[in-house]
Amino acid sequence: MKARHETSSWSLFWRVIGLLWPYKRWIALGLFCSLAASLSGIALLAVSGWFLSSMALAGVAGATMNYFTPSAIIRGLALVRISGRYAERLINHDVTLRALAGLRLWLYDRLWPLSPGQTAMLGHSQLFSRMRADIDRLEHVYLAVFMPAVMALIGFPLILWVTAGYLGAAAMATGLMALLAGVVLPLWAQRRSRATGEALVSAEAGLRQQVGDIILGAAELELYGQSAAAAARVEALSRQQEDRKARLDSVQSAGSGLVPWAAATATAWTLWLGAGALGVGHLAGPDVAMLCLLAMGGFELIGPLPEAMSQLVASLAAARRVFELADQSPRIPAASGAAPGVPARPSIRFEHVAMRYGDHSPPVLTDFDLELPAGRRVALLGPSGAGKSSVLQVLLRFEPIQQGRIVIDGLDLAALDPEAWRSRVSVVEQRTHIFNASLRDNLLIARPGASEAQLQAALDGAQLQGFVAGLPEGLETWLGEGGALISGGEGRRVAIARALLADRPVLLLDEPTEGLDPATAQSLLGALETLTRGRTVLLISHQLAGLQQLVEARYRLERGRCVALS
Ligand SMILES: Nc1ncnc2c1ncn2[C@@H]1O[C@H](COP(=O)(O)OP(=O)(O)OP(=O)(O)O)[C@@H](O)[C@H]1O
Repeated sequence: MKARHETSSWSLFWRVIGLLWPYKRWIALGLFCSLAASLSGIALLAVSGWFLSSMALAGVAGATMNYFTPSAIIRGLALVRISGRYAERLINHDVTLRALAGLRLWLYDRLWPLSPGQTAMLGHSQLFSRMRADIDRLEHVYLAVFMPAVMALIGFPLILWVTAGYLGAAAMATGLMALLAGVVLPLWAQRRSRATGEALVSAEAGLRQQVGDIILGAAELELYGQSAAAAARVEALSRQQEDRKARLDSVQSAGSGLVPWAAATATAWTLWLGAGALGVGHLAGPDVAMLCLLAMGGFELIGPLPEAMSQLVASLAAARRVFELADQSPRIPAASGAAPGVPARPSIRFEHVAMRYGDHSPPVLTDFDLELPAGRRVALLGPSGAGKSSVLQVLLRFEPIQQGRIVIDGLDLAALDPEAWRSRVSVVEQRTHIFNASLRDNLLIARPGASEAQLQAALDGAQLQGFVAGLPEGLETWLGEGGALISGGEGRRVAIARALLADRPVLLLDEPTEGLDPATAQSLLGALETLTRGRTVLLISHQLAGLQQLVEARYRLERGRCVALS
């Protein structure tokens, strides 16, 4: 079980790295600059140590030495270190920002083909949290894990190689301490922090979801006197999060705190071994100083590894959540190959359609037959939960059917491209989304290039002219989040105006007057009459009350079947 978890963590890690592959050239350049900056810094320390002790010894002995070459090397190394660090910051941050933007687009591309039902199962704040916070966390896989690990893997063996050229035992001692600080300690830190890191990421998402939900339902909570209880729940969750973070920090600091100790031990060990080699004339004094500083400086490459390991845990937990979302397969696959064109004025026929939402859910439609001739207006009635909205879902190809077929002018709907089909259909629902934008922008989503005359005609048809005339800024008036600044009836008219603008041959009306008072519902009839004229219309509702004149045929949905009403 443990081994499987390990394997899946590695495959997650490589999958994230794989997503960064398009930026490989920049990553290689960033890596080169980082290595150049770090190695020149370490070399600067070692050469300076060698130079200073050589100068001191030469001074004591009254000898002369060539100090031009070492000081030129020191100046060169300092220059490489400064410019390398600058270039490294610039490149790595640029790559990270580009990669994060690319990852968001990649995830969006995968979410796009999912049906609204699939994404609704997750909830908006979950989706938002995965899109934003989890993707942000993936930056650590590159900056805090991949980079330090590769730098240590390339840079440290180089240091050991140079050390071994002078004194093999010192290279062994330094390597041993690096193994302890760079591998054993990080693995220990990873083991200690895995459960906490994973819990932290999923609890953070849960907290965001709770807060989002509470903000949306603030009015209800206040009404039922539950605001204080909700705030207390959030506070308890935040405190839990703080505890987890503190636990993670203590493991991290235990891991990182031991790196200086390992560096000091490696330096002291090298000094002791070097002193022995000096005693037998195997090494010169300045070489011993250089090797000690080389050992000490080399741990600059080992230092970030314990932190990298604990970052890896949280980052992989975030990656798991992102891939879980990205790997969902659409319930309705896109059309393969060349799909036949969608007829301009289609008729629709449901033939023995059976549908359920999941293998273990009860059937919603069983042997459902319904004929919608082109240009005819039909009502489908039924009590709440009968499956009326599900008929629209399968007709829009947001949900698959398990048996039967839906025929569009002789063509099986399953063979048509879902997007091409949807571009022929308008939907007016009781809960049409009004964007937090101006009235004009809210209308233009139905036809982005609409002319002023087309907009005015749609407003006329939806009987919105009087309302717009009374608005302080006319079409430019802001409608607020979810249409907070307009009434339910006005929102419904905006939906009708959108459908008029889109001017599509098929129209689906989902309880267009539900929730409105009888006078407002009655006043919408004229607009609906204009909208439905000449189109193939399916109206679903609990009851027709007041809408009889809109339709030419009526059916009832009973136990998943369609029954004609006289
Ligand atoms: N996304 C979904 N996943 C699982 N079950 C669902 C889903 N949507 C609807 N259902 C179930 O399918 C059945 C039919 O629901 P549907 O919304 O189609 O009924 P309806 O007649 O439109 O009801 P209402 O008039 O109240 O909107 C219900 O039992 C409902 O719980």
